[in-house]
Amino acid sequence: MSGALQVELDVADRDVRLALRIEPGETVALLGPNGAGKSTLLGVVAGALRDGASRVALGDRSLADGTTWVAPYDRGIGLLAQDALLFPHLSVAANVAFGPQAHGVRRAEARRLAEAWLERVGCTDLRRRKPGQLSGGQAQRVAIARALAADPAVLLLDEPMAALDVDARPALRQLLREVLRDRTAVIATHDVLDALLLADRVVVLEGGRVVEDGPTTEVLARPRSAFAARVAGLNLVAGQWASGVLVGERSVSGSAHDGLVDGDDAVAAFRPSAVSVYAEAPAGSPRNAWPVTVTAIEPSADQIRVLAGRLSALVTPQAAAELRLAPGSEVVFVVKANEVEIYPR
Ligand SMILES: Nc1ncnc2c1ncn2[C@@H]1O[C@H](COP(=O)(O)OP(=O)(O)OP(=O)(O)O)[C@@H](O)[C@H]1O
Repeated sequence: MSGALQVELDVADRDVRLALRIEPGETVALLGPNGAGKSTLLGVVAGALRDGASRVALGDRSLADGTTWVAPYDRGIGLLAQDALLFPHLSVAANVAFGPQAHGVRRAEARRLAEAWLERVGCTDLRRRKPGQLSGGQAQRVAIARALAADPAVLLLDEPMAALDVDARPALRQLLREVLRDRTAVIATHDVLDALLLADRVVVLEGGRVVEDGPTTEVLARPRSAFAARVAGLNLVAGQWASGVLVGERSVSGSAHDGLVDGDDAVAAFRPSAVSVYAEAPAGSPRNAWPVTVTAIEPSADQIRVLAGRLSALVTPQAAAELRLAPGSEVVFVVKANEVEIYPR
Protein backbone atom coordinates (compact mmCIF):
# COMPACT_ATOMS: atom_id res chain seq x y z
CA MET A 1 0.00 0.00 0.00
CA SER A 2 1.32 3.41 -0.92
CA GLY A 3 -0.94 5.63 1.16
CA ALA A 4 -3.76 7.92 0.15
CA LEU A 5 -3.99 9.61 -3.24
CA GLN A 6 -4.33 13.34 -2.71
CA VAL A 7 -5.23 15.66 -5.52
CA GLU A 8 -5.61 19.44 -5.56
CA LEU A 9 -6.61 20.63 -9.00
CA ASP A 10 -6.37 24.22 -10.03
CA VAL A 11 -6.55 24.31 -13.82
CA ALA A 12 -7.39 27.94 -14.47
CA ASP A 13 -7.85 27.76 -18.26
CA ARG A 14 -10.44 24.99 -17.84
CA ASP A 15 -11.95 26.40 -14.65
CA VAL A 16 -11.45 23.11 -12.82
CA ARG A 17 -10.77 23.62 -9.10
CA LEU A 18 -11.22 20.81 -6.63
CA ALA A 19 -9.58 18.75 -3.92
CA LEU A 20 -9.99 15.02 -3.42
CA ARG A 21 -8.45 12.44 -1.11
CA ILE A 22 -8.80 8.76 -1.92
CA GLU A 23 -7.89 6.19 0.71
CA PRO A 24 -5.89 3.05 -0.09
CA GLY A 25 -8.19 0.28 -1.31
CA GLU A 26 -11.04 2.65 -2.10
CA THR A 27 -12.75 2.61 -5.51
CA VAL A 28 -14.32 5.94 -6.44
CA ALA A 29 -16.74 6.54 -9.30
CA LEU A 30 -16.51 10.01 -10.87
CA LEU A 31 -19.83 11.01 -12.33
CA GLY A 32 -20.67 14.23 -14.12
CA PRO A 33 -22.01 15.70 -17.34
CA ASN A 34 -19.85 16.42 -20.40
CA GLY A 35 -17.22 19.00 -19.62
CA ALA A 36 -17.50 18.56 -15.82
CA GLY A 37 -13.77 17.93 -15.43
CA LYS A 38 -13.52 14.13 -15.18
CA SER A 39 -10.88 13.72 -17.91
CA THR A 40 -8.98 16.74 -16.62
CA LEU A 41 -8.77 15.14 -13.18
CA LEU A 42 -7.59 11.79 -14.55
CA GLY A 43 -5.13 13.52 -16.90
CA VAL A 44 -3.49 15.50 -14.11
CA VAL A 45 -3.25 12.45 -11.83
CA ALA A 46 -1.83 10.23 -14.59
CA GLY A 47 0.61 12.94 -15.66
CA ALA A 48 -0.82 13.18 -19.17
CA LEU A 49 -1.73 16.78 -18.43
CA ARG A 50 0.94 19.01 -16.97
CA ASP A 51 -0.33 21.92 -15.00
CA GLY A 52 1.92 23.90 -12.69
CA ALA A 53 -0.72 24.94 -10.15
CA SER A 54 -2.09 21.45 -9.38
CA ARG A 55 -0.73 19.06 -6.79
CA VAL A 56 -0.80 15.28 -6.77
CA ALA A 57 0.64 13.07 -4.02
CA LEU A 58 0.57 9.34 -3.35
CA GLY A 59 1.19 8.71 0.33
CA ASP A 60 4.09 10.94 1.27
CA ARG A 61 5.48 11.00 -2.27
CA SER A 62 4.72 14.14 -4.28
CA LEU A 63 4.06 13.37 -7.95
CA ALA A 64 3.39 16.94 -9.02
CA ASP A 65 3.53 20.33 -7.36
CA GLY A 66 5.15 23.69 -8.02
CA THR A 67 8.66 22.18 -8.05
CA THR A 68 8.23 18.42 -8.62
CA TRP A 69 7.14 16.64 -11.75
CA VAL A 70 7.21 12.84 -11.90
CA ALA A 71 6.90 11.40 -15.40
CA PRO A 72 3.75 9.33 -16.08
CA TYR A 73 5.57 5.96 -16.36
CA ASP A 74 7.23 6.51 -12.99
CA ARG A 75 4.12 7.37 -10.96
CA GLY A 76 2.85 3.90 -10.13
CA ILE A 77 -0.45 4.94 -11.67
CA GLY A 78 -2.14 2.88 -14.39
CA LEU A 79 -4.59 4.34 -16.89
CA LEU A 80 -7.23 2.38 -18.74
CA ALA A 81 -8.72 4.51 -21.51
CA GLN A 82 -11.96 4.15 -23.49
CA ASP A 83 -10.03 2.57 -26.33
CA ALA A 84 -7.62 -0.15 -25.37
CA LEU A 85 -4.58 1.63 -26.93
CA LEU A 86 -2.51 -1.57 -27.24
CA PHE A 87 0.77 -1.53 -29.17
CA PRO A 88 -0.40 -2.75 -32.59
CA HIS A 89 2.88 -4.41 -33.62
CA LEU A 90 3.25 -6.47 -30.43
CA SER A 91 1.44 -9.72 -29.63
CA VAL A 92 -1.14 -9.73 -26.86
CA ALA A 93 1.34 -11.47 -24.51
CA ALA A 94 4.09 -8.97 -25.31
CA ASN A 95 1.68 -6.08 -24.70
CA VAL A 96 0.93 -7.39 -21.22
CA ALA A 97 4.62 -8.14 -20.48
CA PHE A 98 5.61 -4.65 -21.56
CA GLY A 99 4.91 -2.81 -18.30
CA PRO A 100 6.82 -5.16 -16.00
CA GLN A 101 9.77 -5.29 -18.45
CA ALA A 102 9.87 -1.52 -18.69
CA HIS A 103 10.16 -1.49 -14.89
CA GLY A 104 13.15 -3.81 -14.90
CA VAL A 105 11.47 -7.19 -14.42
CA ARG A 106 13.43 -9.88 -16.28
CA ARG A 107 12.00 -11.13 -19.53
CA ALA A 108 11.09 -14.64 -18.34
CA GLU A 109 9.43 -13.30 -15.20
CA ALA A 110 7.57 -10.64 -17.19
CA ARG A 111 6.26 -13.36 -19.53
CA ARG A 112 5.14 -15.43 -16.57
CA LEU A 113 3.33 -12.43 -15.10
CA ALA A 114 1.71 -11.74 -18.46
CA GLU A 115 0.47 -15.34 -18.70
CA ALA A 116 -0.99 -15.14 -15.19
CA TRP A 117 -2.83 -11.90 -15.94
CA LEU A 118 -4.10 -13.15 -19.29
CA GLU A 119 -5.52 -16.16 -17.50
CA ARG A 120 -7.13 -13.91 -14.91
CA VAL A 121 -8.94 -11.90 -17.60
CA GLY A 122 -9.89 -15.01 -19.60
CA CYS A 123 -7.66 -14.27 -22.61
CA THR A 124 -5.06 -17.06 -22.50
CA ASP A 125 -6.13 -18.30 -25.94
CA LEU A 126 -5.50 -14.89 -27.47
CA ARG A 127 -1.89 -14.57 -26.35
CA ARG A 128 -0.33 -14.87 -29.81
CA ARG A 129 -2.73 -12.56 -31.60
CA LYS A 130 -2.03 -8.99 -32.59
CA PRO A 131 -4.36 -6.28 -31.23
CA GLY A 132 -5.85 -5.83 -34.72
CA GLN A 133 -7.27 -9.36 -34.45
CA LEU A 134 -9.29 -8.71 -31.28
CA SER A 135 -12.87 -7.60 -30.69
CA GLY A 136 -13.41 -4.41 -28.69
CA GLY A 137 -14.28 -6.39 -25.55
CA GLN A 138 -11.27 -8.69 -25.93
CA ALA A 139 -8.95 -5.72 -26.47
CA GLN A 140 -10.29 -4.07 -23.34
CA ARG A 141 -9.66 -7.27 -21.32
CA VAL A 142 -6.11 -7.37 -22.58
CA ALA A 143 -5.73 -3.68 -21.69
CA ILE A 144 -6.89 -4.46 -18.14
CA ALA A 145 -4.29 -7.25 -17.92
CA ARG A 146 -1.64 -4.90 -19.24
CA ALA A 147 -2.52 -2.15 -16.77
CA LEU A 148 -2.55 -4.51 -13.79
CA ALA A 149 0.58 -6.46 -14.75
CA ALA A 150 2.54 -3.27 -14.06
CA ASP A 151 1.17 -3.49 -10.48
CA PRO A 152 0.04 0.14 -10.21
CA ALA A 153 -0.70 1.59 -6.77
CA VAL A 154 -3.70 3.37 -8.32
CA LEU A 155 -5.70 2.45 -11.40
CA LEU A 156 -7.55 5.17 -13.31
CA LEU A 157 -10.32 4.11 -15.68
CA ASP A 158 -11.69 6.61 -18.18
CA GLU A 159 -15.09 5.33 -19.29
CA PRO A 160 -13.70 1.84 -19.86
CA MET A 161 -16.97 0.50 -21.27
CA ALA A 162 -17.99 3.45 -23.44
CA ALA A 163 -16.50 2.09 -26.66
CA LEU A 164 -18.07 -1.37 -26.23
CA ASP A 165 -21.36 -2.78 -27.49
CA VAL A 166 -24.02 -2.78 -24.84
CA ASP A 167 -23.94 -6.61 -24.97
CA ALA A 168 -20.23 -6.73 -24.16
CA ARG A 169 -20.50 -4.52 -21.08
CA PRO A 170 -21.87 -6.87 -18.38
CA ALA A 171 -19.01 -9.38 -18.73
CA LEU A 172 -16.37 -6.65 -18.61
CA ARG A 173 -18.09 -5.03 -15.66
CA GLN A 174 -18.00 -8.37 -13.85
CA LEU A 175 -14.29 -8.70 -14.57
CA LEU A 176 -13.67 -5.18 -13.27
CA ARG A 177 -15.62 -6.01 -10.12
CA GLU A 178 -13.22 -8.85 -9.48
CA VAL A 179 -10.00 -7.02 -10.25
CA LEU A 180 -10.92 -3.74 -8.58
CA ARG A 181 -11.84 -5.33 -5.27
CA ASP A 182 -9.57 -3.81 -2.59
CA ARG A 183 -7.70 -1.77 -5.17
CA THR A 184 -7.30 1.99 -5.16
CA ALA A 185 -9.09 3.08 -8.31
CA VAL A 186 -10.92 6.00 -9.87
CA ILE A 187 -13.44 5.27 -12.61
CA ALA A 188 -14.90 8.10 -14.69
CA THR A 189 -18.25 7.03 -16.06
CA HIS A 190 -21.61 8.21 -17.35
CA ASP A 191 -23.21 4.94 -16.35
CA VAL A 192 -24.82 4.75 -12.96
CA LEU A 193 -24.53 0.95 -13.04
CA ASP A 194 -20.73 1.23 -13.11
CA ALA A 195 -20.91 3.33 -9.99
CA LEU A 196 -23.33 0.98 -8.29
CA LEU A 197 -21.39 -2.17 -9.04
CA LEU A 198 -17.79 -1.04 -8.97
CA ALA A 199 -17.45 1.83 -6.53
CA ASP A 200 -17.52 2.26 -2.75
CA ARG A 201 -17.89 6.00 -3.11
CA VAL A 202 -19.33 8.40 -5.67
CA VAL A 203 -17.96 11.86 -6.41
CA VAL A 204 -20.12 14.02 -8.67
CA LEU A 205 -18.44 16.85 -10.60
CA GLU A 206 -20.22 19.74 -12.23
CA GLY A 207 -18.57 22.76 -13.82
CA GLY A 208 -15.14 21.75 -12.54
CA ARG A 209 -16.24 21.49 -8.88
CA VAL A 210 -17.15 18.62 -6.56
CA VAL A 211 -20.90 18.95 -5.96
CA GLU A 212 -21.47 15.65 -4.20
CA ASP A 213 -19.28 13.09 -2.43
CA GLY A 214 -20.48 10.13 -0.42
CA PRO A 215 -21.05 6.38 -0.14
CA THR A 216 -22.36 4.97 -3.44
CA THR A 217 -25.71 3.69 -2.24
CA GLU A 218 -26.46 6.96 -0.44
CA VAL A 219 -25.61 9.20 -3.38
CA LEU A 220 -27.49 7.03 -5.87
CA ALA A 221 -30.58 6.60 -3.75
CA ARG A 222 -30.77 10.15 -2.43
CA PRO A 223 -28.88 12.40 -4.84
CA ARG A 224 -28.63 16.08 -3.92
CA SER A 225 -27.06 17.49 -7.09
CA ALA A 226 -29.06 18.05 -10.26
CA PHE A 227 -26.89 15.75 -12.35
CA ALA A 228 -26.92 12.87 -9.89
CA ALA A 229 -30.67 13.19 -9.52
CA ARG A 230 -31.10 12.94 -13.28
CA VAL A 231 -28.93 9.86 -13.75
CA ALA A 232 -29.59 8.21 -10.43
CA GLY A 233 -32.47 8.57 -8.01
CA LEU A 234 -32.67 4.79 -8.24
CA ASN A 235 -34.59 2.71 -5.78
CA LEU A 236 -32.10 0.49 -4.02
CA VAL A 237 -33.06 -2.30 -1.67
CA ALA A 238 -30.19 -4.07 0.09
CA GLY A 239 -30.50 -7.56 1.47
CA GLN A 240 -29.42 -11.14 1.01
CA TRP A 241 -30.05 -13.51 -1.83
CA ALA A 242 -32.15 -16.49 -0.77
CA SER A 243 -33.87 -19.02 -3.07
CA GLY A 244 -34.23 -16.69 -6.03
CA VAL A 245 -35.43 -13.65 -4.05
CA LEU A 246 -33.65 -10.74 -2.41
CA VAL A 247 -34.68 -10.62 1.22
CA GLY A 248 -34.15 -7.32 2.99
CA GLU A 249 -36.41 -4.59 4.26
CA ARG A 250 -38.71 -6.04 1.56
CA SER A 251 -38.66 -9.20 -0.54
CA VAL A 252 -37.75 -8.34 -4.11
CA SER A 253 -37.95 -10.46 -7.26
CA GLY A 254 -36.01 -9.48 -10.34
CA SER A 255 -33.38 -10.48 -12.87
CA ALA A 256 -30.36 -11.67 -10.97
CA HIS A 257 -26.86 -11.19 -12.30
CA ASP A 258 -23.70 -13.21 -12.38
CA GLY A 259 -23.84 -16.28 -10.24
CA LEU A 260 -25.55 -15.00 -7.11
CA VAL A 261 -25.73 -17.80 -4.57
CA ASP A 262 -27.82 -18.12 -1.44
CA GLY A 263 -26.51 -16.02 1.42
CA ASP A 264 -24.74 -13.48 -0.82
CA ASP A 265 -25.18 -9.81 0.02
CA ALA A 266 -27.10 -8.27 -2.85
CA VAL A 267 -28.82 -5.07 -3.91
CA ALA A 268 -31.93 -4.66 -6.07
CA ALA A 269 -32.11 -1.56 -8.29
CA PHE A 270 -35.10 -0.18 -10.18
CA ARG A 271 -36.13 3.17 -11.54
CA PRO A 272 -38.88 5.20 -9.88
CA SER A 273 -40.59 5.34 -13.29
CA ALA A 274 -40.92 1.53 -13.16
CA VAL A 275 -43.03 1.73 -10.00
CA SER A 276 -46.82 1.85 -10.38
CA VAL A 277 -48.95 3.12 -7.55
CA TYR A 278 -52.30 1.47 -6.70
CA ALA A 279 -54.90 2.11 -4.04
CA GLU A 280 -55.10 -1.63 -3.41
CA ALA A 281 -53.01 -4.62 -4.45
CA PRO A 282 -53.99 -5.44 -8.06
CA ALA A 283 -55.52 -8.79 -8.90
CA GLY A 284 -53.19 -11.51 -10.14
CA SER A 285 -50.75 -10.42 -7.41
CA PRO A 286 -47.52 -9.47 -9.17
CA ARG A 287 -44.46 -10.65 -7.30
CA ASN A 288 -43.36 -7.18 -6.21
CA ALA A 289 -46.36 -5.51 -4.52
CA TRP A 290 -45.52 -3.66 -1.33
CA PRO A 291 -48.03 -1.86 0.90
CA VAL A 292 -46.44 1.48 1.85
CA THR A 293 -47.29 4.76 3.56
CA VAL A 294 -46.60 7.85 1.47
CA THR A 295 -44.15 10.15 3.25
CA ALA A 296 -43.86 12.99 0.74
CA ILE A 297 -45.03 14.19 -2.67
CA GLU A 298 -42.71 16.32 -4.83
CA PRO A 299 -42.91 17.73 -8.33
CA SER A 300 -40.27 16.28 -10.67
CA ALA A 301 -40.19 17.86 -14.15
CA ASP A 302 -43.71 17.18 -15.52
CA GLN A 303 -44.32 14.26 -13.16
CA ILE A 304 -44.90 13.71 -9.47
CA ARG A 305 -42.41 11.89 -7.27
CA VAL A 306 -44.12 9.84 -4.59
CA LEU A 307 -41.84 9.00 -1.67
CA ALA A 308 -42.51 6.18 0.76
CA GLY A 309 -39.58 5.91 3.14
CA ARG A 310 -36.59 4.92 1.03
CA LEU A 311 -38.65 4.06 -2.04
CA SER A 312 -39.93 6.41 -4.69
CA ALA A 313 -42.31 6.23 -7.64
CA LEU A 314 -42.85 8.64 -10.52
CA VAL A 315 -46.46 9.09 -11.56
CA THR A 316 -48.42 11.49 -13.74
CA PRO A 317 -50.18 14.41 -12.05
CA GLN A 318 -53.52 12.84 -13.12
CA ALA A 319 -52.69 9.56 -11.37
CA ALA A 320 -51.63 11.44 -8.24
CA ALA A 321 -54.91 13.35 -8.25
CA GLU A 322 -57.05 10.25 -8.88
CA LEU A 323 -55.36 8.42 -6.01
CA ARG A 324 -55.64 11.55 -3.83
CA LEU A 325 -52.01 11.06 -2.86
CA ALA A 326 -50.84 12.92 0.21
CA PRO A 327 -48.40 12.24 3.04
CA GLY A 328 -49.97 9.49 5.13
CA SER A 329 -51.82 7.82 2.21
CA GLU A 330 -51.74 4.03 2.35
CA VAL A 331 -51.02 2.70 -1.14
CA VAL A 332 -49.36 -0.24 -2.87
CA PHE A 333 -46.15 0.11 -4.89
CA VAL A 334 -45.97 -2.44 -7.69
CA VAL A 335 -42.89 -3.23 -9.80
CA LYS A 336 -42.67 -5.88 -12.47
CA ALA A 337 -39.86 -8.32 -11.77
CA ASN A 338 -38.38 -7.68 -15.23
CA GLU A 339 -37.88 -4.02 -14.30
CA VAL A 340 -35.69 -4.97 -11.33
CA GLU A 341 -32.00 -5.84 -11.56
CA ILE A 342 -30.37 -7.63 -8.67
CA TYR A 343 -26.61 -7.51 -8.22
CA PRO A 344 -24.10 -8.95 -5.81
CA ARG A 345 -22.58 -6.41 -3.43
N1 LIG B 1 -7.75 20.10 -24.46
C1 LIG B 1 -8.43 21.05 -23.83
N2 LIG B 1 -8.06 22.33 -23.86
C2 LIG B 1 -8.72 23.28 -23.21
N3 LIG B 1 -9.84 23.05 -22.50
C3 LIG B 1 -10.27 21.80 -22.43
C4 LIG B 1 -9.60 20.73 -23.09
N4 LIG B 1 -10.27 19.58 -22.83
C5 LIG B 1 -11.31 19.93 -22.05
N5 LIG B 1 -11.32 21.26 -21.81
C6 LIG B 1 -12.29 22.01 -20.98
O1 LIG B 1 -12.07 21.64 -19.62
C7 LIG B 1 -13.30 21.52 -18.92
C8 LIG B 1 -13.41 20.12 -18.33
O2 LIG B 1 -13.50 19.15 -19.40
P1 LIG B 1 -13.22 17.60 -19.23
O3 LIG B 1 -12.85 17.04 -20.57
O4 LIG B 1 -12.28 17.38 -18.11
O5 LIG B 1 -14.68 17.09 -18.81
P2 LIG B 1 -15.27 15.60 -18.72
O6 LIG B 1 -16.02 15.58 -17.44
O7 LIG B 1 -14.19 14.61 -18.90
O8 LIG B 1 -16.28 15.55 -19.93
P3 LIG B 1 -16.73 14.30 -20.89
O9 LIG B 1 -17.75 13.56 -20.09
O10 LIG B 1 -17.31 15.02 -22.04
O11 LIG B 1 -15.50 13.53 -21.20
C9 LIG B 1 -14.40 21.83 -19.94
O12 LIG B 1 -14.75 23.18 -19.75
C10 LIG B 1 -13.72 21.62 -21.27
O13 LIG B 1 -14.28 22.45 -22.25
